[in-house]
Amino acid sequence: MSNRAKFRALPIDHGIMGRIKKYSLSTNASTAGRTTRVLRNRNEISEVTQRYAMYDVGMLEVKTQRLLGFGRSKRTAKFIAAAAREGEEPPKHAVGKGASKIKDDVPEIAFAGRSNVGKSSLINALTLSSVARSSDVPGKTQSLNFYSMDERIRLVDLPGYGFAFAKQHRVESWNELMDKYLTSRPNLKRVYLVIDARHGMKASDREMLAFLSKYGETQCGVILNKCDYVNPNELARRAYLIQEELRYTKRARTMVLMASTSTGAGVTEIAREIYGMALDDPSGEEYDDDDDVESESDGEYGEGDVGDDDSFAGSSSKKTEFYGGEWKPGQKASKKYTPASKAVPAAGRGGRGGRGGRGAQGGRGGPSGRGGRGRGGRGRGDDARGDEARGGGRSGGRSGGRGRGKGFTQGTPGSN
Ligand SMILES: Nc1nc2c(ncn2[C@@H]2O[C@H](COP(=O)(O)OP(=O)(O)OP(=O)(O)O)[C@@H](O)[C@H]2O)c(=O)[nH]1
Ligand SMILES: [Mg+2]
Repeated sequence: MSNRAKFRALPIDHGIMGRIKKYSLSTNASTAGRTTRVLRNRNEISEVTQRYAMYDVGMLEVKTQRLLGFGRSKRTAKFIAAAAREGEEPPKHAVGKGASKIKDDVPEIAFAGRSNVGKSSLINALTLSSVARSSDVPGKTQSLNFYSMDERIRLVDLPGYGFAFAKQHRVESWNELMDKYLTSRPNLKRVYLVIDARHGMKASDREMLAFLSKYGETQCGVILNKCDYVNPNELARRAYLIQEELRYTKRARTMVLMASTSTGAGVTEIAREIYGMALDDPSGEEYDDDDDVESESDGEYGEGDVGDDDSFAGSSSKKTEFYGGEWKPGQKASKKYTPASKAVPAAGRGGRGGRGGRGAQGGRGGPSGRGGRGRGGRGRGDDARGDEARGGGRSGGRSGGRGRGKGFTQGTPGSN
């Protein structure tokens, strides 16, 4: 039986399918566009639905709406720090004006995942702003970028792994910092692993999950993004597969969240979960659920401070080379890591395949998701086809305590 046939033989989980329908997760871009036009014609369009047709403000609690800045002239999200090496994270980063306002007990929520899966776009959707820079060129985010919501919660955008157009020394430096951050940041409350719904979990994602469950001290969750590209049945099966894997992963939440930052579907569900972890309003303001905080006409997207991750960017600049910038834990020894001699080697696991089907909604076909290949066992992948082929080797390498040689294997963007 082919991998595709095996995938199609998976059961459809009713709970998952219920959520796909409830939040219109598989709505594709053209259907979302039609919805926007209908809302506009009916004069029911708002600033939010203009950008995210399927975003459901009504699902948010009043205090979350306030936290987001509804009813204010400006969105709340603010870029506060870009850390590319140790010591640059807040609050140490914050010197000078306003530094005293930066506290280190503010809960932080980090977004990790392969390059180009939509981590920065998700932060923009969650904050209803344009604070994070996103791009269709992999490797846009090149530092740990901290976005603060009134210093009651911070969202942290991490550089992607898998492949990146970035300089090697920068990739090394951010990988090292990311390892440290993910394992020893006291106020890190949750890490979300963002995965492209077309491709599902890849070897490098499994590796990251294994790393987080072994060395991390915080809960992690999985978000399937770009659901607008995938038809409901395929999405349900993909979420089911991941859910079953998460059952056996320490510190992982089993429920797989799903979203599309293109249509806004599912974002409100994630926002509810995340902003439920925010500190209380220091003004101690009581919220009246009848308050009309939905009048949002005065706010404008793009007003927020923009992260300066562009300062290293230039993914298109001549000087920037392509590196298979995969995330490699513990490039430099950290006291949090198990020494190689004590670690137990584990067999690596390969990726899972799957080809995208036709979109069920709006009659549009979903683009093909490429099947992943994996290889168990230890050692480095021996070709330059990027992450999938190297997955098994890297899993083994990690658990065995960085048994691999130094240096980055180059990959090609096409291998994603
Ligand atoms: N159709 C669709 N496109 C999306 C979605 N989310 C993100 N994108 C697009 O995917 C591309 C990558 O998005 P980013 O947010 O920059 O991805 P990233 O994970 O931050 O990438 P790195 O910074 O390289 O790690 C952009 O062109 C986005 O517009 C989605 O839900 N649906
Ligand atoms: Mg990014």
